[in-house]
Amino acid sequence: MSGDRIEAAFRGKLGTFSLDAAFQAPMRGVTALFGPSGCGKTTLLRCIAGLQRLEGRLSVGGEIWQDGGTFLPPHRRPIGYVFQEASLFAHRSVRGNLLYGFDRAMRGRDGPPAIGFDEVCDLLGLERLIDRSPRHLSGGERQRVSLGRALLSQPRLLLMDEPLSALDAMAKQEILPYFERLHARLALPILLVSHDIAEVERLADRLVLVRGGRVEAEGWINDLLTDPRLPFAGTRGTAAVLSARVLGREAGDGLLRLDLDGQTVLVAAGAVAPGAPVRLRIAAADVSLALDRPSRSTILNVLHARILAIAEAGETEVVVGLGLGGGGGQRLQARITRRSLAALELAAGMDVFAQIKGASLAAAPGAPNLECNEGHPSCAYRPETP
Ligand SMILES: Nc1ncnc2c1ncn2[C@@H]1O[C@H](COP(=O)(O)OP(=O)(O)OP(=O)(O)O)[C@@H](O)[C@H]1O
Repeated sequence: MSGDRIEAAFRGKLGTFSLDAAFQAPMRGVTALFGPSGCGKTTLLRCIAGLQRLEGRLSVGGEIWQDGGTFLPPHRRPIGYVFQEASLFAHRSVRGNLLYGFDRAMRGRDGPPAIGFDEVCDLLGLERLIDRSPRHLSGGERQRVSLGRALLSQPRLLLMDEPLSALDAMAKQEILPYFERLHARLALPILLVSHDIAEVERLADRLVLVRGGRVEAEGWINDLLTDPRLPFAGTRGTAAVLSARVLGREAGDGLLRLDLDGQTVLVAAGAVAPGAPVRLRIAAADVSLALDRPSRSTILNVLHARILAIAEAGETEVVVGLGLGGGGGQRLQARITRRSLAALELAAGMDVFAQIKGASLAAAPGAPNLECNEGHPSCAYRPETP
């Protein structure tokens, strides 16, 4: 059924660049279009916004925005667009900027907005800034206002083109939690263009890997980051991103106890409510393997897993792809030496114990895995159905 997803396919030439790309995305959560500079990510986003007209087809939640006989002009597409640089009206206050999109969207509309002014201010921490001029805001603050303005235009789809790339590292760290909250609280599909894998690990549920104007792979982030056929697995900092749920806090030392596909993981983390979904990041270099469950070790987290694949990673190392439990669970990776591989005679299909030296929460609580279903009390956004 196409009502529950975005289906996009575009083909054409821009100068010497040729694009022939098709992908799908669910109608909620963050789908990242990821790939190197010049691969066509922005062009894809512009085609979706109707700003670039190439041959193709686009349907959003069952509504046709483009096909052989239809091409909705940009102003008829209910989208919010957040660019690299916030383009705010300098002569209006933050409130004026926010209300600009809101008033236009509410004109001729019956009933309450899908997302209200106060909700947006609360979500993005804008109350404090409301009477200020955009001229006196930091880069991160400007980007929050520009995101707020996009949301208040009542979009059915939010497009974000490298929204963090113009910010320095500190401003990025400051703004990321807002993006994560957004992602957790809104039942709104977000297409995020990025070439920063750390950003993708924190924010994306799904990944569309773009290369040379083509879609090389698409799927859930856990599957793609750990797929040995894709370029992530071979890279030095390769990591898996997994969805877990908070069970509670250890009485003695305050470590957070998580459920990860039926196995328990302990991490050091701030306040998170029991039951909350969280996203774990585990770097392949922080995972070692044993044939027996280790005892008398300082490593707290040991997970039962099955070897699914073994990929080359340079002259001395390999990356071992693992499926949690009997192999059917979420994916993990271990970067180990060829010497250890040989010594333990490791091969696909074997059951092993993965010792996790470092696991950290990759995102603010509640951010990951499309857990924010209809009826969830924290779903602030209720888009209309067509
Ligand atoms: N209007 C145009 N005319 C000619 N070439 C174009 C046009 N627009 C884009 N291109 C080319 O198409 C290619 C893809 O550009 P695009 O901006 O989509 O890449 P990108 O993946 O978003 O890159 P970056 O991450 O650097 O922003 C580039 O080689 C670009 O120079």
